[in-house]
Formats: sequence, structure tokens, C-alpha cells
Amino acid sequence: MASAARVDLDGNPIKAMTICMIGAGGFIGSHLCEKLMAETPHKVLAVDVYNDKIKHLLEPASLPWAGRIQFHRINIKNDSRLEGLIKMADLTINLAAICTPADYNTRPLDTIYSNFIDALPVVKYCSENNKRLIHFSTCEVYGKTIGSFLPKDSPMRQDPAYFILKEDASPCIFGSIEKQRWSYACAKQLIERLVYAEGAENGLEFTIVRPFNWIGPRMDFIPGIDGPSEGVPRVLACFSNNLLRGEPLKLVDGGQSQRTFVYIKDAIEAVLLMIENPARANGHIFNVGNPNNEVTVRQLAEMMTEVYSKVSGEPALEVPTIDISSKEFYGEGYDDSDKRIPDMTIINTQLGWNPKTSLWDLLESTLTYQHRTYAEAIKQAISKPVASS
Ligand SMILES: NC(=O)c1ccc[n+]([C@@H]2O[C@H](COP(=O)([O-])OP(=O)(O)OC[C@H]3O[C@@H](n4cnc5c(N)ncnc54)[C@H](O)[C@@H]3O)[C@@H](O)[C@H]2O)c1
Ligand SMILES: O=c1ccn([C@@H]2O[C@H](COP(=O)(O)OP(=O)(O)O[C@H]3OC[C@](O)(CO)[C@H]3O)[C@@H](O)[C@H]2O)c(=O)[nH]1
Repeated sequence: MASAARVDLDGNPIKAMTICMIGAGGFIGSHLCEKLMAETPHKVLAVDVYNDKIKHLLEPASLPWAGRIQFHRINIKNDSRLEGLIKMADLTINLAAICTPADYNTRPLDTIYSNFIDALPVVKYCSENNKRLIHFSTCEVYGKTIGSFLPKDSPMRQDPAYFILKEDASPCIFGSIEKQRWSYACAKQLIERLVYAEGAENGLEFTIVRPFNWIGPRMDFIPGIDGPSEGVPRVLACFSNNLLRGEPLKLVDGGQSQRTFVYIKDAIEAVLLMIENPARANGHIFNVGNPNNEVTVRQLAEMMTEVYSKVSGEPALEVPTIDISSKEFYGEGYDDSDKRIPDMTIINTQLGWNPKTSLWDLLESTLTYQHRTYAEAIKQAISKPVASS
């Protein structure tokens, strides 16, 4: 429950605020709403087109935080109520986006509109009404590392200067225009530049968040269960789906790309610090990730296989992985980030935040959730006879 004497990092009392959270019904939004309801006195105006992932916070009316969270079913593309909600709030957090890589090269227009055009009014209303904005960008704005352009056997590839991603120093390196994978990163980069320029020219109080592969319960969907059968979610849900169905995990282009994964609950702590410490967070761009949790995608698949066997009690598959080309898996125009290690200096200095949870531990709690939530539904779906046409 909310404690009476909450203070910020400088020892000042934290005043209760109203937060307009756009995209509140998604993966990150649902965890942020949960945290705000359970541990703070703040009010949330939760904006989204869906609310399935926050239903447990909205009903029943007897919940301890009833009255502090209100759901507004609004598509921000075309709804005049948005400006009113931003005006009512002290802070706006924009999470709304198309952010699944399978969409970037197959629906590049929707991706660019969602990540740039649809975010424009949010920035404009915040700027015009002198309202603070926390905008969610992505680690994908870094694109590829400088090191990836060096010869494979170059010793410079081991030098952190060629791969650590630093908010105020690293360049944004994308592929050619035909590689439409980069439509998302490019749209996110341009909206970051716009937010930054609004800060510089018009005094907008802003914070930009660059999440580095946050994972945990409620991420995306399991195809054919709570999402389209042919849909392709992000890697955690793809691999969870394979494990639940007892089929090999598909390694795109050999699973050689590297990622650092951070537990959603650790990352939400960082966002709460930003919310409650405006003087330390305003004007900054923050990497939020866990540099200690780096693996190749192949290693992730192997670890998830082992953890899933432990939490489900089922034996691991004899052939746990199969290789698939990116063209076959994602289609024409896919490309990839080779490696993503966040520099943590800025978030450390400004907010004193550090991630805590190891990859093994976060996979254990997440796959326990996946098994409890989906195993029975998958069993039933598999045993159902396919309708003849
Ligand atoms: N999860 C990660 O690791 C990660 C990594 C990098 C960046 N991000 C960024 O963080 C943000 C949230 O990501 P997430 O993982 O929670 O994604 P998500 O897809 O689970 O959540 C996005 C939410 O926005 C809503 N939304 C989209 N368009 C909308 C519209 N026009 N009007 C109203 N609502 C709309 C969706 O319905 C969804 O609930 C995104 O901006 C994403 O680019 C996330
Ligand atoms: O079945 C699969 C699915 C994916 N891969 C490969 O895994 C890597 C990671 O994929 P994913 O988590 O889906 O996405 P990215 O990390 O590439 O991009 C995301 O990062 C942040 C964000 O902005 C939002 O979450 C988004 O763009 C990748 O190499 C896939 O090819 C696989 O092998 N098998």
C-alpha cells in the first residue's frame, strides 16, 4: 500500500500526481500501472485500445486503489479527447507503439505512422500545455554497433569503445532503405529528435527512455491462444510458444545476434525513479537495461529450454532448436542489431539505479507464469480436431 512519507532521492516529500499513461494496456504499461497502484498515491488515466492486461487493476470496485485508475478506450490516431486528458494530468507517459520486429519490414507504413506521426500530437499537447513528458523510445535507435563493421578477426572488436552503447556519444547506425526493418528505429529516432528539440527551443520538460529488451510475464501473446495464430511476437513469446507446444525453438540466422535482457520488475523501478525525481530525470535520455545479462539468441534458447523443463517438470526436447533464415522467418527486408550492451553511467549518476535480477532467475519466474497461464489452453488447442473445410 502507498506509504504516507514518501520522499524523492533528495529527501523531498513526493506529492501525489495524475499521470496520463498512453499505451497503459500493453506489457510495460500493465506493470507500471500495477506498481503505481500498489506502492504510490498517484492517479492514472490509462489510455489504450485494449485493457485485457490491466483488467485485474480495474475491477472489482472494492480494490484498494479503486478511484485512482481510470481506463479510457482511445485510439490516439483520431480522438479529440486526448488533449483534455493530457491537460488534466501533471505528467504524460507515452508507451503507445507498434513494437514487434515482425511488423517493421512487413507493415513499414503502419510502423512509421505509429511510432512517429501518432506520437506527434502527444508531444505537441505536452509542449503547448507545459506538461512533463516521459517518452518511450528504444535501444534499437543505436541500430548496429561500430564493431560490426570491423573484420571478424579484428582485436578491436573486443574493445568496449566499439560496442558499448552510450546515450550521448554512440551513433545511430541503420541499414539501407530497402532493409525496412529499420523503419521502426528511424521513426523512433526522429520522434526522439523532435522531443529533444521541443525541450531545447520551447522548454518542454521531457525524459526519453531507451528500453533494452525488457522481458517478463504478459509480454506480447501466445499465437493461437491470446493472439493471432499466424502472428509473430517478440523472442520471449516465440520461444515460450515453442516450449509450450513441445516444438523446437527457431533460431533466426543461426541465433548469433546478442542481446542483454532485463527483468520487467527491475526496469519498472527505474521508471518509477524517473516519475518521482523530475529534477534528476528531465532533459535526459536513459538506457534502461542489464549489461550483465548478455547472451546470444542461441544461448537464450538453450537456457529457456533448461528452465522450462525445470518449472514444467517435462523433459527437455531431444532436438531443442532448429535454424531458419531471416527471410523465411520475417520475410524480405529484415536486418538485425548484432549486439546491445547499455552504458549505465547516466542512469547510475542521475537516479542511482541498477538492475538486480539474473537472466536465470527472471526466466524462472517468467516461464513459471507462462506455464501456469497457457499450458492447459495449449493442451486443449492441440487436442481439438481441426475443422474440415
Ligand atoms: N518491451 C521492451 O523491451 C521494449 C524495448 C524497446 C522499446 N520499447 C518501447 O516501449 C513501449 C511499450 O512497449 P511494450 O513492450 O509495452 O509494447 P506493447 O505492444 O505491449 O504495448 C504498447 C501498447 O500501446 C497500445 N497502442 C498502440 N497504438 C495505440 C494507439 N494508436 N492508441 C492507443 N493505444 C495504442 C497497444 O494497444 C499496446 O497496449 C513502446 O513504445 C516500445 O517501442 C519496449
Ligand atoms: O523465434 C524467434 C524470434 C526472434 N529471434 C531473434 O531473436 C532476437 C531478438 O528478437 P526480438 O526480441 O523479437 O526483437 P529485437 O530484440 O530484435 O527488437 C526489439 O528490441 C527492442 C524493441 O524495440 C521492442 O521490444 C524491439 O524492436 C533477434 O535476433 C531475432 O532475429 C529468433 O531467433 N527466433
